[in-house]
Amino acid sequence: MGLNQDCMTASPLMMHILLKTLNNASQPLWPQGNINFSKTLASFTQLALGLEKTILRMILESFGLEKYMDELSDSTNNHLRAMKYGRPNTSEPTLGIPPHCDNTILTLLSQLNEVQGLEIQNKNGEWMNLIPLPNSFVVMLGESFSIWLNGRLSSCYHRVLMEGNEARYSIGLFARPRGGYLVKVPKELVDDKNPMLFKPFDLEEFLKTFSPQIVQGRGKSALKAYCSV
Ligand SMILES: O=C(O)CCC(=O)C(=O)O
Ligand SMILES: [Fe+2]
Repeated sequence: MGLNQDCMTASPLMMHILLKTLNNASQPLWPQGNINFSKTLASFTQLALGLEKTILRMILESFGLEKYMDELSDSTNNHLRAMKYGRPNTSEPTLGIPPHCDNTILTLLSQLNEVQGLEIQNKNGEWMNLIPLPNSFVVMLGESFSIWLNGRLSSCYHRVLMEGNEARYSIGLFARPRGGYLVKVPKELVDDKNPMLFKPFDLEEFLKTFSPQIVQGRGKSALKAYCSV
């Protein structure tokens, strides 16, 4: 399955409207007013949801597991968040978000302005600055999906590091398994050579047990530590 151009890119006008409104937001963004912003955000969300589904399907197909597509996407909650990282008051680099793996199935990120900051750790432990293409999404595999895949793909360890004194804006679409759904490694990914690495888990139960502070403090793999066999 291929990705077409419409699916891959959010239009420059769309990004411009989102950025302009977020940048000037001195009043509540909705429900009243800002119709243009609300409509643009709704279109942006539809675009991102479509892309997320396409990528989920592509990953499942690459493992011959497309029969799980409906189950997985029907048991996912999507949550859109707009983020502003303030201007650091120092010439030293400042952490905007500490290193973590998202507990999602997939995360789609779109940086709205030119201010870089997203960094990804590679297998050698080096932090790599990510410079996104304009009007495009960064797609990251989350811990819930890495666990569902019995560790076949790794989740993306990342952070936001701010330099310079300009604010950074980004929007994220976070697809998480919904509460009550048991994330369970499919039997096709388990055999003599590949034992099951993780017990089934309910993300909501995990989040009740571990406060965000504890999760942050547990380094790369709080969720994996929670459900590893
Ligand atoms: O703003 C970004 O680019 C990254 C945000 C992020 O990692 C998160 O909210 O989990
Ligand atoms: Fe993240």
